[in-house]
Amino acid sequence: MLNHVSKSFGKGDSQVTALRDIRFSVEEGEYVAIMGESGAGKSTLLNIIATLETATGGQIALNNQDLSKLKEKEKAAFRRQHLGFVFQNFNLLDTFNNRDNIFLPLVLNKVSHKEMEKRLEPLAKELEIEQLLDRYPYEISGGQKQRVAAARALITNPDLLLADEPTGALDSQNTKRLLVLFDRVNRQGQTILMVTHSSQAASYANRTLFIKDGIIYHELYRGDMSQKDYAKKISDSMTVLTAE
Ligand SMILES: Nc1ncnc2c1ncn2[C@@H]1O[C@H](COP(=O)(O)OP(=O)(O)OP(=O)(O)O)[C@@H](O)[C@H]1O
Repeated sequence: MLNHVSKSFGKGDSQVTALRDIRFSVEEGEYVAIMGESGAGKSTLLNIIATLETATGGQIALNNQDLSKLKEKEKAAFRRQHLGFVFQNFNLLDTFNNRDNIFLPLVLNKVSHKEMEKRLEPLAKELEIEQLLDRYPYEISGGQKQRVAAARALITNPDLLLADEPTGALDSQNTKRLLVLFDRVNRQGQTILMVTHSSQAASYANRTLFIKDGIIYHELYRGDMSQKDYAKKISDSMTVLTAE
């Protein structure tokens, strides 16, 4: 839940206001996409929810916990325990094999090795990465890397999966595959908030928020629209948004 959230960078004449008076809630089990032109404030918004940046004003709460009140150390623990991240550039560590990359958040949460293996098995099957676990990130393709990154994000059973342009570096086939995967985990109850430039990606979500100049300018629910119609509506809204 975000209430009147604002964010400025810098001071005086060089001050940039990235977000102003942002208000919205994501319900448990929802899949929400955030769209907007470059510089609109999408990544800033995601980073604030991720506790990686601090808002200049307003309140942000996850599960009724006020994130702005957390100290630095508590923020790191909060991220590990409640959030999963998928980034455009995968952010896998080349010095660890894929299995250990996926286990990393659990190691930090001091989960037993047996429990890690138990959680990995169904996830690796679902993501079709079973054959890749002993390889290193530099030995696999971009699409495979993103599926490993998704496993790393999901293995902690996060309350919220945050994805920043997760398909930005993928070809159309791997994009589709990742979106189908996100759709499936959402149907299984995973809450997702995804920043994207792609109407096709956003059309998988239940709701799309459009950001312009740091404010939520428009919102579209999918309802019972077909995915194709919804993608068209999102793309039309983006055209209007960029023209105004
Ligand atoms: N650390 C920072 N210091 C100063 N200004 C910043 C900083 N981070 C972002 N901004 C500014 O805040 C505004 C919003 O940036 P943000 O990265 O959130 O946009 P975005 O919508 O994610 O863009 P893109 O789609 O290009 O990634 C921009 O004007 C940007 O220049």
